[in-house]
Amino acid sequence: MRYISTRGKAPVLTFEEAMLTGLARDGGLYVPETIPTLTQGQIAAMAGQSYEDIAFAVMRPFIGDTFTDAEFKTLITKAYAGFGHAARAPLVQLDSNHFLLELFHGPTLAFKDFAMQIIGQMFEAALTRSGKRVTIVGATSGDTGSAAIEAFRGLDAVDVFILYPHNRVSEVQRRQMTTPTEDNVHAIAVDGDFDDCQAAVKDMFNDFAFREEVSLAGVNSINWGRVLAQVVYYFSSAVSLGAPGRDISYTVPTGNFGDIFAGYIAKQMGLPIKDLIVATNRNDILHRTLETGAYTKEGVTPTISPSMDIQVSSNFERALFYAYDQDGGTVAGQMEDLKSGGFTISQGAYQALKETYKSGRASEKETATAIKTYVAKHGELLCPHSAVGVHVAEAHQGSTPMVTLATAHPAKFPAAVEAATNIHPPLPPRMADLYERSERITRVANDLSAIQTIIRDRIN
Ligand SMILES: Cc1ncc(COP(=O)(O)O)c(C=O)c1O
Ligand SMILES: N[C@@H](CCOP(=O)(O)O)C(=O)O
Repeated sequence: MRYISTRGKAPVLTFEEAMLTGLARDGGLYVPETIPTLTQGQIAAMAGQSYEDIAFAVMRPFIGDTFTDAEFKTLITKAYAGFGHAARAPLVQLDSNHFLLELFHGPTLAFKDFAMQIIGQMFEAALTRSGKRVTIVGATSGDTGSAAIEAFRGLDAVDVFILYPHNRVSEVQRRQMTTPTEDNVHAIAVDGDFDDCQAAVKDMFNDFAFREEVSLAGVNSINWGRVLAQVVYYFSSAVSLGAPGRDISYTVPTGNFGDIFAGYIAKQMGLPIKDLIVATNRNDILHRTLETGAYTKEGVTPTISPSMDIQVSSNFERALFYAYDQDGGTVAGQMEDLKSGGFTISQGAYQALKETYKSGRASEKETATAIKTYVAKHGELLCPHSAVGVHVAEAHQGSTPMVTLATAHPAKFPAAVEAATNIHPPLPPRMADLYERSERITRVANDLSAIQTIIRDRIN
């Protein structure tokens, strides 16, 4: 299995190289040269299997000879052992045809744990074997950062720096990042928004001298391994609802487009997914793009679903790459235009995107109403991101079973949940003292060289 860049000009890599490399050297994102498919029989055989067994069956074709089967199975077992639910990703029935896929039973209570826990295992195994050290720099609107810090804290071969937008993540998210005591993890509050943090990370990858100097690696969904691990729960949920014997649709609260893109990969692998629905909050660039064919940046507006407060949606580049029939030159051109505000997708590619993705948006009021309604009607207390999802899903429901991804635990966003319902969602007992733990916060201007200086100082 070889990995190619969405911009067509970077070296072709193995899975291990792509995983440890992060951003491609031409600024693009790595994707597999071909997407492996599973037969109907292989998919049917997943019914009743453990999450770990399904993870092995889905991910194995992508990893080449990076790990032996036995090694990979061990890494998967370790990755999901700390999850607080035996099913790992349980499905809850909301009404006759609408299901909620609870992805918040991992150690940091968000869907990011599904990928970050296995990435942590794979990095550790690969770096132990090679004896190398890396510096991971990541951008977060709250959940990637806490999941990365949890997955990598205390590892000898890795330093982790997480850039988050100052005052634009929830207090629980911030504390999850600033309270771990291990000195290989560093949370850095940037005076800017998530897009500024993500741009800084990509600029560091494009600064080749810095990239070599610190052995830069990435665990945002830039990293193919992140997307890959998220493909698994599409399979586990679909087979438990009768796939491959029937179609399933998914609504996915979306920001950086990694989670929904994982659904696209599942579909390409042979899973019978009918609709893939992008659900956005009022930072609705993806919804507008799918409605108009023009990707036009506006400022980021803070919302009660802060992890989706994103305008430059990293993995949309991967979606474009497939919509343009893997024409890296055209993708590179569109990404260049994005620097000056936006781009218009050609008719053919736009049609391809419209055939693949549907979309919808929830206002702040609609989000709060969904939180209130779903606890009253269905007994399910939703986080604001998942509430965006169910609101949008309702508008797209038909005869095909609909699964909405519940991407975070409500206790990560207590203020928004309490304002909507008067219910205070408690943290699980193992985190009950989160508010008493002392924080380590470094604050920095939105300035690339200032951020690079902090990283250099801390690793030397
Ligand atoms: C809770 C939550 N929901 C949804 C999203 C959006 O996911 P993606 O960025 O993969 O589109 C995020 C951030 O990634 C998140 O943290
Ligand atoms: N919402 C994310 C933003 C980063 O997304 P990623 O999937 O590219 O890591 C977050 O919570 O940090």
